[in-house]
Amino acid sequence: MTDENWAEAADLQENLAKKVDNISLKKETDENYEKPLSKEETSLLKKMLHNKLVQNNQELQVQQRDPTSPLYSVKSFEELHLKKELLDGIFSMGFNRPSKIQETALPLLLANPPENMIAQSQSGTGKTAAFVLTMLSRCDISKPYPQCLCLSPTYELALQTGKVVEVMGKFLKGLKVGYAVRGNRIQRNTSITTQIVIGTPGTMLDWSRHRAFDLRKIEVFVLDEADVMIDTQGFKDQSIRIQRQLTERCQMLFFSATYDEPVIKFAQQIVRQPNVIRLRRDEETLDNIKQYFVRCSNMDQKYEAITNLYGVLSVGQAIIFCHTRRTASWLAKKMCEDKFVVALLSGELDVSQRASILKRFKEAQERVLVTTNVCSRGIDVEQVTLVVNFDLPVDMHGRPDCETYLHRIGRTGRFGKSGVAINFVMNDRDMRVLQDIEQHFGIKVGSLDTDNFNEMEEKLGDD
Ligand SMILES: Nc1ncnc2c1ncn2[C@@H]1O[C@H](COP(=O)(O)OP(=O)(O)OP(=O)(O)O)[C@@H](O)[C@H]1O
Repeated sequence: MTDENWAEAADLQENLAKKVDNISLKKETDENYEKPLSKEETSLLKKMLHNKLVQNNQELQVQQRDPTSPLYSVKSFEELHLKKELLDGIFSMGFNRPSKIQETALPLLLANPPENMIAQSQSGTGKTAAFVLTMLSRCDISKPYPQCLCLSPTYELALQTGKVVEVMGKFLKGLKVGYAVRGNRIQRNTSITTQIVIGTPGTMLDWSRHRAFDLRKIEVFVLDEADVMIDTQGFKDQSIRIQRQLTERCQMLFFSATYDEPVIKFAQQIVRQPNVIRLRRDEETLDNIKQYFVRCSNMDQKYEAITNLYGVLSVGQAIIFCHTRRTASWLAKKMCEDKFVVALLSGELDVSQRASILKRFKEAQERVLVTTNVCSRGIDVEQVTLVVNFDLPVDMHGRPDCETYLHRIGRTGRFGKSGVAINFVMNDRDMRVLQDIEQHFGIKVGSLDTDNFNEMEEKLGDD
């Protein structure tokens, strides 16, 4: 963009900001405050977000020139020797330069003969594009059968990744993507004709058992969120059962933002001669996500803190994580009764309901999503500026779950944007969990008083 364009965008943004301020002022003085936004308001909000993104784009260019940033790269996409159709796809998505993981992984992933990889990179740094570009580069569109498989831990993430494949590959004539996810059962003797299949392990295994495709013809096998896929009972059996039937020729790619030691050791046992890209522990957290904790003595105080935070949220969206479905539905119900506009997404809903709730949230029709760990990994909504751990992430034994913490807070601060993560601490046990998390990542999480609006504005506002 030229300087003139930037100036024009800045003016536009300022005008829209004024208009949005007017809307919120009107709403605050109106007795119907907290009614869902009208169509006109939603469209204005979207435009605002668009303009905020234009501004972010300028900041992004600065970050991509900073060698200490995970978004830094010396190379351009043109230098990565991608097919022209794929370059067109990437540029049509608004990507200008690769991130560090894309720049490091892609030359290795696209080399011949194909090599295996176990890769780690911070949340929101573009791992999806790295493995999607590998799948798109390796499949032969003229062949009407699956050649690339990608396994994801949740239905939502499988759909999201499939969408990236469709958009990034839209200039590859004849490309088709199949979704092996709950609800997409197939009949015996059905042959899948898509070159790429994305799915969750159970349904993918089901499809392969029905001989819907031939695992021996798979050229690229991707395990997204690989650590949880090989460390969670159920997922582990299913993923490994699929992986074992692949040929020696098949390229294997494991990607995640987190791997603890035993998991990476196990991954290295099952992937033959992998290239390993790892982060140091102190590199795993992102500087662009500010982290705080709020002391609450009971559930009522937690609720009050949420309502105070809701008021401070300006443009942007929030995700609130609860430990159980029960707490999530209690919280969403209570907020709705108090006329807050929130959406609830938890595992008990059927998959079509889940898909439509997430779609609405991605379209900014709701600004707050109350959920459980089902949305902790991979979900990419760039406007999310706030993540709240209503309950801190702990495993089934009540021990701190540091990996889940990192994935949850990584729902904000996507690709260099700024974000805030707030942790509710209700008792000494919670405090110990938070201290363990701080120690694990070598970070300091500061306190925040949600009754003090000035402090909140100061700490949570834009820099
Ligand atoms: N080179 C790029 N330039 C600009 N934006 C990019 C680039 N690569 C990826 N993005 C965008 O960054 C966002 C985050 O990317 P992505 O979802 O792949 O991150 P991730 O590393 O897989 O995160 P997570 O660990 O949470 O799964 C997406 O909205 C994506 O479109």
